[in-house]
Amino acid sequence: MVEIIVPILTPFNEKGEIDGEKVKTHVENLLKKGVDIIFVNGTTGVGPALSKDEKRKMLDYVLDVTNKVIFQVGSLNMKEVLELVNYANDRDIIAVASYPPYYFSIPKDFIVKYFKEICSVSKHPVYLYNYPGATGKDIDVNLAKEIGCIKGVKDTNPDFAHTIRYKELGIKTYNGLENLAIASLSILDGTVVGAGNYMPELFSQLREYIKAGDMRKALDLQLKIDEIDGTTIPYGKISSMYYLVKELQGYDVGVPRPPMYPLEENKVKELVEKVRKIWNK
Ligand SMILES: O=C(O)C(=O)C[C@H](O)[C@H](O)CO
Repeated sequence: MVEIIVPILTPFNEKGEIDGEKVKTHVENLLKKGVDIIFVNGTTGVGPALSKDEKRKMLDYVLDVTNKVIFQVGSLNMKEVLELVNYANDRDIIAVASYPPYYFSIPKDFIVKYFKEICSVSKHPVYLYNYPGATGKDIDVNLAKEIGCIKGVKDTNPDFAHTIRYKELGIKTYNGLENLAIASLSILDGTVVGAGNYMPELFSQLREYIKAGDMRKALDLQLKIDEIDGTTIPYGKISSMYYLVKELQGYDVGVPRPPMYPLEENKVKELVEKVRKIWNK
């Protein structure tokens, strides 16, 4: 079956520490609502802003509930990357994943070396997290072929034709954009959606409509998802999710951690009212 993957948000308390119980409650609910795999330390989980220790903690909190986990290990510190890969080697997960070294301008053969080094240490399959918009690097199908050991890819990319081409490698292929969920669930191995943190049931329902061949209903639901997802942008997508989980899923997932700042009360009220209006349509 095509998979719904949620890059889980990271629940912080007021002191900026990860709240493990809130992680577990959130994972339990997501699985109940039809989510298949939890992507740990992704963009929505503010992976690049987590310490090595926090990345490990997030993995263990999620593993307390499920082993349907893809563990993102990317970092600009190679020693840390390999320590995280080794940490995962002793645990039962689906795969490790990594975005490429970002910020710095580096030649392609450095990117090949980076992933080959991860593959040489990992006992689990290694997935590519390709997010050109955030990392400034595009590891397309040709470069993935050159790396040679990539067993799956999450391509957060508005260019769906770019994503489809990874299927030439016969690997698990997902697109990471909410507004392409209908295409990802119809053609790829599944979808990776940050908005699945606060509206997992809409993505499960979308998959059901597609499975039933009811594409009119699927399209209408995709447009509703787009409208809700788009509403969060001016407030900060990631920060918004903490309040929308509470509003739409009914439990507390803590607060965002700066520089993903918490929202002012009036902004939360405004956001929730706007989303509720679309949700109740
Ligand atoms: O948060 C992540 O790691 C994702 O892959 C999700 C996408 O990048 C995010 O939903 C894009 O809006």
